[in-house]
Amino acid sequence: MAASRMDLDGRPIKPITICMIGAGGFIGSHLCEKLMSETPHKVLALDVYNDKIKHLLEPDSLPWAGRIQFHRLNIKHDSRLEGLIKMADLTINLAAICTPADYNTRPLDTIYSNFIDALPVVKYCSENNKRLIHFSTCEVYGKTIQSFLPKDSPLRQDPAYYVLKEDVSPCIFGSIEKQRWSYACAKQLIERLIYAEGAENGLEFTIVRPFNWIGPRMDFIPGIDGPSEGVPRVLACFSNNLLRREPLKLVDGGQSQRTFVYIKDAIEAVLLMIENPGRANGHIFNVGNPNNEVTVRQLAEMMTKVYTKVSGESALETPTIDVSSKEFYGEGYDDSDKRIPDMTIINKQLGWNPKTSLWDLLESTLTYQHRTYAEAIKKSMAKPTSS
Ligand SMILES: NC(=O)c1ccc[n+]([C@@H]2O[C@H](COP(=O)([O-])OP(=O)(O)OC[C@H]3O[C@@H](n4cnc5c(N)ncnc54)[C@H](O)[C@@H]3O)[C@@H](O)[C@H]2O)c1
Ligand SMILES: O=C(O)[C@H]1O[C@H](OP(=O)(O)OP(=O)(O)OC[C@H]2O[C@@H](n3ccc(=O)[nH]c3=O)[C@H](O)[C@@H]2O)[C@H](O)[C@@H](O)[C@@H]1O
Repeated sequence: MAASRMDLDGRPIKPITICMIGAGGFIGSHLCEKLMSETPHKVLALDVYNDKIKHLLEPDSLPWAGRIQFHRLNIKHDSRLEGLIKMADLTINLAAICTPADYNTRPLDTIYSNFIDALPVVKYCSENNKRLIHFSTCEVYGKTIQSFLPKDSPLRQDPAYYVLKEDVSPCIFGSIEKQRWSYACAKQLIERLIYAEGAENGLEFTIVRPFNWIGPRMDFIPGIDGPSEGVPRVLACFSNNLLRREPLKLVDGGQSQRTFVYIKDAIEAVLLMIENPGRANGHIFNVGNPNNEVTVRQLAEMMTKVYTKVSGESALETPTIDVSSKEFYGEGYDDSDKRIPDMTIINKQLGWNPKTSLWDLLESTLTYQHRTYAEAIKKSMAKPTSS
C-alpha cells in the first residue's frame, strides 16, 4: 500500500510522523481513522480525552498498532509539548473551545483557548523548523457585506457581497459587548500571527477554515455522553431533540444560513494538504460545500424527514419551536448570517471538491445517531426522576 501512494505531482509519498493536538475530538478522530486505514504515517495523538479514538488505540492487534500513540496532556501546561513537536515532521493543531454556547458565556476561556494556548505551538514549530497545519474557522469572516445592505438593494443578489474568499473578503464582527465574536477574533489573531511567522521567520504553515463540517461523533448528546445542561453545536442539538421526540428549537426564527459539508469529504481535503506540502504551504484554505446551503429552519425540516426515514418513527405534530437567542445562548450572542465558501484556491492548489449532498450526509449521520443513542435515550427517559 505504502509504496504505490503518489502525491498530486506524481512523486511517491514518504511516511511521516504527525503531532496531532486535539486528536481526540470530532475532526481529530476522523483524521486519525483516515491516516491509520489509508496511509503509512505515524500519529502522536495529543488530547485531554481519547473516548472518540479508543477504537483506534485498542486492542493491540489492530493492523496499525505502533503507528498511533496517545499522549494525555493539556497543552496549557505540559512541558512535554515541545518534545513531541520536535519528534514529528508536521504538527496539526485542532485544540480549541469551538462551541457557540461557550463564546459569550465563557469568553475568557474561549480567548485563552483559541489564542493564548495556541501561541507555544506556533512558537515551537517556528523555532524548530517544523511544518504547521492550524485549524482556524469560517467564523473569521464574521458577517457578510450583504447583511449591511438595505433589504431592497439589488446588490444583495450579487455574490461579490456574500461569497467568502480567503484573499479578498474582510472580517466583519459585531461590537465588543456581543461576546459571541470572542472566538472569531481570537482565531483571526492567531491566523495573523502564523502568517507573520511565515513572512518574517519562514514558518511553513497551512491554515484551514472549516465551514460547518458535520458527521458522526460530533460533540455529544446531552445527558448521555455529555452534561445534561450542555449545549452542543446544531447537529447534536437537533439530533438530541429528534431522539427524545421533542420539537427542534429554532434560534431567532432559524433564518441564518449555513453550508454543511460531510466530515469524510472534508478529511480528504486535509489529507491532500498533509501529503502535498509544496502546494499547501503558505495558503489559507476554505473547506466547505457551497452546494449544501440551507437556512437553519430548512435544516431542521430536512433532519426531521431524514430521521423519520432512518428510525421508522413518525414525525411530531409540532416539529419545531421558536426560541430567542437570549433565552437559548444568553446575553451577548450574535450570529453569522450566511456562509458560502469560495472554492477557487483549494481547487487550484489541491484539485479538491466536496461530493456528498446534504440529504445523503444527514442520512448516514442520523443512521449513526439512531444506532448509537436511541436505546440509551429510551433507558434514560424511562428512569423515574427524583422529586
Ligand atoms: N467542526 C467544524 O465544523 C469546525 C468548524 C470551524 C472550525 N473548527 C476548528 O477545528 C478544530 C477542531 O474542531 P472539532 O469540531 O474537532 O472540535 P472538538 O471540540 O470535537 O475537538 C477539539 C479537541 O481539542 C481538545 N482540546 C481542547 N483544548 C485542549 C488543550 N488545552 N489541551 C489538549 N487538548 C485540548 C478537546 O479535548 C477536543 O478533543 C477547532 O480548532 C475548531 O475551532 C471546526
Ligand atoms: O462549524 C463551523 O464552521 C463553525 O461554526 C460554528 O458556529 P455555528 O455554525 O454558528 O454553530 P452551530 O451550533 O452549528 O449553529 C448553527 C446555527 O444553528 C442555530 N441553532 C443552533 C442550535 C439549536 O438548537 N438551534 C438553532 O437554531 C444557531 O443559532 C446558528 O444560527 C462554531 O463556531 C464552530 O464549530 C465553527 O467554528
